[in-house]
Amino acid sequence: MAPSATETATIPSRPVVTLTTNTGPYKELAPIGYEKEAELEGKNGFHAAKYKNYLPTWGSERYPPLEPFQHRDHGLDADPTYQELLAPGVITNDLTPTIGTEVTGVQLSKLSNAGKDQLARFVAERKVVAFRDQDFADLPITEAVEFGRYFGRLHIHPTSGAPEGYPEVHLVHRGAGDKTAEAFFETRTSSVAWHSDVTYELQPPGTTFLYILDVPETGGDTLFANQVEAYNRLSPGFQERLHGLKATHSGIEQVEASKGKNGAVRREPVISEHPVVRTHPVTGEKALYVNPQFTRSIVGYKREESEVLLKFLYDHVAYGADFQARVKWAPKTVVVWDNRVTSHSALVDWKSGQRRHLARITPQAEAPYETPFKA
Ligand SMILES: O=C(O)CCC(=O)C(=O)O
Ligand SMILES: [Fe+2]
Repeated sequence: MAPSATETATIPSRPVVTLTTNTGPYKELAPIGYEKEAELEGKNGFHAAKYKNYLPTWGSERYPPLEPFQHRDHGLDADPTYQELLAPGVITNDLTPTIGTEVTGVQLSKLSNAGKDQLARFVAERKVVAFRDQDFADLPITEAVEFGRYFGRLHIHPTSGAPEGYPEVHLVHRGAGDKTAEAFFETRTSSVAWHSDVTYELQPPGTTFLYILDVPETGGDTLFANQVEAYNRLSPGFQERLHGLKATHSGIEQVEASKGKNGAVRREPVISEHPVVRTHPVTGEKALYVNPQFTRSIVGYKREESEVLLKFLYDHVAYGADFQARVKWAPKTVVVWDNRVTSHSALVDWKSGQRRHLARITPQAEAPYETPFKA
């Protein structure tokens, strides 16, 4: 599994600020916490977190099972000409034909509700959108959380770190000087770990927000794959074979990995069954909905049948560089993706020891469903 503090099943779930160098000031940070960061600023090239309010904590709160809720996607109410989101002066730059757009000139935090509806729809169409020059990270965390809540009930992650008092914010943090990637690459060839987020939930996320707090000078990009295009590339016969199939998605391994590291377990893990192909409620597009992090088996198939089919689908997405986009982070970037129709992977490719720190706000959406098959 990837060595990053993402939500993959076996990632370290304790603060990676427990730095592993044996000399220098980094060691002093482990495992006391973050209060020494300011003191160490500038020593041995150490840079304290730019957004200390977003450093990860692992409280001991426990939450009951998630209850089903009604989700009506705001993209359904959107003006399809994007009068507010893409007002005159806003610049868009498509990263690839089918997935990914970079946008400058609109301030997400200032959008009216109508603008937010347009955002939901635009992201569903473009699959992932990088908004530059945003003030999101500088807002009080409460305001960022309230912004996200418009799009759906906010997911509280079962295991990941969160800013103190904001369990709805999922943090990705690789501390300055962190060396755990070196150990990872002793036994693994690549950090790529394709997944859609928390697909084991009965109602997994839809419009999802990830924003950068500290970023290495080069590296630590995020890969995205268009799962609609991945579906469309399949032959009608194969698409028809997938129609009606369901797969199990498990949150158990993620929780077990967290327990193994003395990490947080906020909620008992669940296993859900979802259609292998899901329909997007706004665009009507069909997307492949399996991923190697959380999908376990095809319901009703024998083990070998299930494994061979899932391996084909995972490889198909992973090899599909012609329906993938790579997002480069820059300070003040907010990336928004539609988790129903994309998968993504963090990349751990930088060797500079620079901190990488991001926050995710994760509105849940409808339970996945599939509409009738049409050749
Ligand atoms: O760190 C990244 O680039 C992505 C992490 C991730 O998978 C997530 O936040 O859902
Ligand atoms: Fe993720």
